[in-house]
Formats: sequence, C-alpha cells, structure tokens
Amino acid sequence: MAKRRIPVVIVAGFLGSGKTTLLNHLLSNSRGVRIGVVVNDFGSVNVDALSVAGQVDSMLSLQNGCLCCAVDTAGLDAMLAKLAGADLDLVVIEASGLAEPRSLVRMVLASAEEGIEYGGLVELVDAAEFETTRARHPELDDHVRLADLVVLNKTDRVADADRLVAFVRELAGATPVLPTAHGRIDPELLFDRVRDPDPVVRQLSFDDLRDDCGDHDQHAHSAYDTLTVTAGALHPRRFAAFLEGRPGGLYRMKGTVYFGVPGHRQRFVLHTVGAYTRLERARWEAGQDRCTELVLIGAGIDPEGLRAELKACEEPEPDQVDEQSMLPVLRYLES
Ligand SMILES: Nc1nc2c(ncn2[C@@H]2O[C@H](COP(=O)(O)OP(=O)(O)OP(=O)(O)O)[C@@H](O)[C@H]2O)c(=O)[nH]1
Repeated sequence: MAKRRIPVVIVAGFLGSGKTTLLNHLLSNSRGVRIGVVVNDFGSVNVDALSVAGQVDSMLSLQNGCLCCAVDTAGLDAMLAKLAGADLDLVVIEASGLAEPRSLVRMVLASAEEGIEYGGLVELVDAAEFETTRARHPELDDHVRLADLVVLNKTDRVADADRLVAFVRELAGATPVLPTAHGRIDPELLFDRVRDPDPVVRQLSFDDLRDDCGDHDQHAHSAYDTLTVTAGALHPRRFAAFLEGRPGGLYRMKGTVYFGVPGHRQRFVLHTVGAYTRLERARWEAGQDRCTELVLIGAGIDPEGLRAELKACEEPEPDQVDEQSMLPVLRYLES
C-alpha cells in the first residue's frame, strides 16, 4: 500500500493579518489531529515561534530569513523531511508577513520529499487594514485569487463588514472567502479545501525556480526595513510616548516589552499593525532574560533613529518607577 502523504498547508498574509492567531486557534482546536508547523519569523526575535510553542506536536522555526527567498529548496526539504518522519496528520507553514505566496507554493510543489504533498494555500486578509494594504501592495488582488481559501480576518474591527466581504468575494473570483475574527475558522476547512493548483504555479522547471530567486527585488520585503532592538526595562511613560509618536511607515512591531515596575514585572507582548496597538500580559519562559526584544518592520523609516528612540526609553531603575506611570501603556491591554 502506498504510504500516506502528509498535506502541507501554507498560511500566508500580509504583515499582522493574523496568521499566528489563526495557527494558535487551529492548534488549540485540533481535535486530535496531529499538526506540525514551520514558523518563519522575519527578524531575529522568535516571536511567532514563542507564541505557538507548547501546543504543537512538532515545530521547526526558520529565523531571520524569508522562506520564499531561500536560494535553494534544500533547507525547506530538510525541514519537511523531518516533519514527514514524525507521526503527523498535517503540516502548516506559517509564512512571514513579507513572504511571496506564489514562491512558497512552488517550493512545496518542488519538494523532493516523498512523505508530503501540497495541501493548499490559505491567505489571511486583514479587514481593518484592507484599504491600506491594498494601496501599499496591489499584488494583494493576485494573492487572494491564487489562494485556496481566503480568510477575511479582523471583521470585528470594521463597521461595514458585509460590504467588505462582498467586495473581497468579487476580487477573489473562484476562491471562497470566509469572514472571521481572531482566526476562528473551523479547522476541518484546512483538510478539504485543496483544489488543483494554478497550472502556472504547478509547472516547474529549474529555470522557474531560478527566476523566482532572481525576483527578490520585487518581493514585498525588499521594500521594507526590518530592525531588531534589544533593550533593558523601558519606562512606561516614555515608551507610551514613543508608541504615540511612531512614524506612519513603521507598519509592524512585535515582541516582548519589559517594564519591571513593581506590580507589573510580567512579560508584555506587543503587537502593532498600522495604527493599531495591542499589549498582552504573558509569562516569562523558563530561563528567559528579563529584557525588551522587539522587531520593527517599516518602509521609509529611519531604523537607527528608531533604535536610538527606543534606547532612550530605557529605565535603569524600574523599581523606583511609580505604578501610576503604567497607566498610559495599560490602556493598550485587551479589556
Ligand atoms: N481585533 C482583532 N485583532 C486581531 C484579530 N486577529 C489577530 N489580531 C491581533 O492582531 C495582531 C497581529 O496578529 P498576528 O496573529 O501576530 O499576525 P501575523 O499575521 O502572524 O503577523 P506577522 O507574522 O508579523 O505578519 C495581534 O495583536 C493579534 O492579537 C482579529 O480578528 N481581531
């Protein structure tokens, strides 16, 4: 009997659209389905990997590099071979928010690993940032048509979701569009959504792959600067002022913030997407340094200026900071 192949589903979507949130939802509602994940954080702080760890049957993390730009497919093949060897039912690749989905699909289709098969492309679209993302990345239209399933996420953040859903459905053509919030889709959808990939994507030659690699300049991430900042405790008021004054081009920030203020010594996970800011309290992982580690992604920003601004938020004596100073940042906590 032929060995069963493990489907590999790619979850793509522009920066901050909710890929990790969807992945976490799938992992916590897997109903016995054994899921392996490949996480592709863009930036050297492993934020996404940290947030799915502990829930997953098998995880491999590709840090500080974009999967779609891997010059050869050997790295991905080695990862897929490892996952195919584990006892799994499904592999999910969470692409970085800057990855080019077409290249990722091609890479999976080109994989020499016999234990896996291409399982489809899920494209996350941020309903709240839809207009901004589309203006910045006209290729969004192409991505939704290429996908096997479009998840129109963050519908809780838009006033007229029905109108937007209708618009995206028109744009997506044959691709089904599923409106949702917090990535809460039925996990079953990932198993049977696969349709035959676009012949243009399926037909592969070495030239195609080489051309893909030559296309780097057109990839979304070539238009962005990514910067990783490590700092000590931050003064909450100074950091709140930084958040309020951040430049419009600083499209995405994520990572850990440490305030160290009495009563607030937990880890704070920061996410900003466009003008949206969210902080969550979290536990420190065993052995994790009490420090701030952030990835900043933006276009037309001054990376070194931003680094200096964040460094200026550092507070050498957080024990002495009064609790009232936390108020400007606590308003970003989810109520
Ligand atoms: N209000 C609201 N917030 C959401 C929803 N989905 C995700 N978020 C928040 O949006 C932020 C970004 O979500 P992530 O899941 O990290 O997005 P991502 O696509 O993995 O981000 P990158 O990997 O950086 O591209 C987080 O603060 C999430 O809690 C949603 O449906 N509604």
